[in-house]
Amino acid sequence: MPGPAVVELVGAGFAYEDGPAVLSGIDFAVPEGRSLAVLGRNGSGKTTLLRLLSGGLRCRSGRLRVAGEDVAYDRKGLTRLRTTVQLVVQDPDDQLFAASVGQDVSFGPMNLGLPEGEVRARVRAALEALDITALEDRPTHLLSYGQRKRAAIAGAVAMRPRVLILDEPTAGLDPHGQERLLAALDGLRGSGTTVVMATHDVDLALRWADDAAVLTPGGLRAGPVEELLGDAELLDAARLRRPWAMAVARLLRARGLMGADEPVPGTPEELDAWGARSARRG
Ligand SMILES: Nc1ncnc2c1ncn2[C@@H]1O[C@H](COP(=O)(O)OP(=O)(O)OP(=O)(O)O)[C@@H](O)[C@H]1O
Repeated sequence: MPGPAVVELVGAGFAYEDGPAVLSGIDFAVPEGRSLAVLGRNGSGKTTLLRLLSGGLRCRSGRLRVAGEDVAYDRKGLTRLRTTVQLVVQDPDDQLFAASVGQDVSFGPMNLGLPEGEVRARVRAALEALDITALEDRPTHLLSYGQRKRAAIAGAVAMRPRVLILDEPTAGLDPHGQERLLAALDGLRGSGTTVVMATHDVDLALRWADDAAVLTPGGLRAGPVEELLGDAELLDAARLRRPWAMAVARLLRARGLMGADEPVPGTPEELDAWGARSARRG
């Protein structure tokens, strides 16, 4: 069962300048300790939603709440929000600006006025979490794209947020880079961080997330990832395709080869394990 919401939009609406409404009447709660995939086609409002959740954009209507309290968009309120929620934007070059990785990752904690020893400890832990300790002294402009992505995430992790929000973190990564990043995110989740990821990759969402939030032209629906990604009507409305694993499971179930209550294998390894189990059952 999902826990209480750490951060929550209540009846939230937003439009850019004089443009049309991008989001309206959105109720969206991020439960503590879960992994959540925000899904929607290009232009559906994923980035806008993440910016509203992290306070970078302000709701035109409705409210943003953190731990049950309305967020005040003044200096104190925004500082409190930043220590609870951290957003990593899609393009790492919009986030990295210091000369070296270590300097960049230390920027946030230093800005909080933390003692030097605490800043150093946080930087070390964040670099370890993202498996980039060896890059600490490397100039940021000499990093590969995948390394820049992980350095940008380390900067957010060093703020020790309760909720880490990532906009398309796997975009542009090769399969190995993607696996390394997902392993790092699993580690953060294991240590209690709530992780929210925007993606249009339904296969990734199914294997990685506990919960999903799907943006459709009519609004947003949130719930357990298997339930939402198994809902053909919702996927059609969102113009998303069914995950491959769901399609395979549906076929196997229709042929009586997989029980209705067996979890859908989300990775090749899980499929192999299911195959071995069902072979043993005969
Ligand atoms: N700064 C901006 N000014 C005006 N309109 C914007 C701005 N940023 C986004 N939009 C518009 O808001 C809508 C939602 O955009 P948003 O970036 O939130 O979608 P998205 O789901 O993240 O898209 P993608 O998957 O392509 O990254 C789009 O119609 C987009 O053109």
